[in-house]
Amino acid sequence: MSAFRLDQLTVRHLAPGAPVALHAISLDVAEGEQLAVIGPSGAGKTTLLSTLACAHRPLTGAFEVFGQDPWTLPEAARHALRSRLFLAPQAPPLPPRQRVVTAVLAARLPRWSLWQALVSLVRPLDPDAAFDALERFGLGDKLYSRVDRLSGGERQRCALARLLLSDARAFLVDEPLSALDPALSQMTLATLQQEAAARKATLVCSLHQVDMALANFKRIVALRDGRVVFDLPRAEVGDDMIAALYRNERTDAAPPAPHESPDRIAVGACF
Ligand SMILES: Nc1ncnc2c1ncn2[C@@H]1O[C@H](COP(=O)(O)OP(=O)(O)OP(=O)(O)O)[C@@H](O)[C@H]1O
Repeated sequence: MSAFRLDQLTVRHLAPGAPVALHAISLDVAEGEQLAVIGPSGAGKTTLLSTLACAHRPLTGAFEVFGQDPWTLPEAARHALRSRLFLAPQAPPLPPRQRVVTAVLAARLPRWSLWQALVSLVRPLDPDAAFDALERFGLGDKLYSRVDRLSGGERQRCALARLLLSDARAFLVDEPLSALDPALSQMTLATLQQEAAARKATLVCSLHQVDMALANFKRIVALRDGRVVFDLPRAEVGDDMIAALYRNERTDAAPPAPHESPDRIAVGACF
């Protein structure tokens, strides 16, 4: 079965006057498949990931997540479907004054009763699980740090540690390496890919580092101006195609600003 099926999907942001961000996108992503989404700034990578996470209602086209159209489901059923998806935004909305252990354990909230959730705010219910998840991203020593004392890259990995504690069947990860050095980038990507493979979860990962995408993913989807430019096995992606994809992009530009996420994502980044 497909994890995601998009047929001629068009998406526009809600802001007044916002242009169409995705134009007639067609994609079929199998359960357990891992793919990278690349493309210049503004290409639509973040919009695609949040659309897959059911955060944007498409304007036109057909969309299925695990065989169901989320936008024809009743709210409760759509919520249940979202609980199978984990969206890790570029700038994770972690509560700044919270301790890392509590922020990571928030991934368990859907499984806990209200009472357990409240208790865990004061006395974390499963600190060992949080430690193990953080350790896989090289952050075990930050277990009891405050979130606002973490560096940008540490915050990013802290948010990814949440993913390990979630029950998600699909990981939608937006530029997870943007604040990491090369060694940490490799470790972080390897951890994400190992976890996805171990639980046969789908991994869709947007990356600005084209070399990392080509070195680590078998399937590459390239976006530009909200359209799929190519969707190919990596062996078929040539240097000329990459050059054309990024042609006219300013190479001296500052790195893209992290996105504000829609409110309902910002609450937990994990439905
Ligand atoms: N909240 C928003 N409201 C209105 N328009 C938006 C919003 N977010 C993104 N856009 C627009 O949608 C288009 C696609 O943006 P998107 O953020 O998906 O691109 P991206 O490929 O992720 O870019 P980057 O690599 O810079 O993160 C752009 O034209 C952008 O200006």
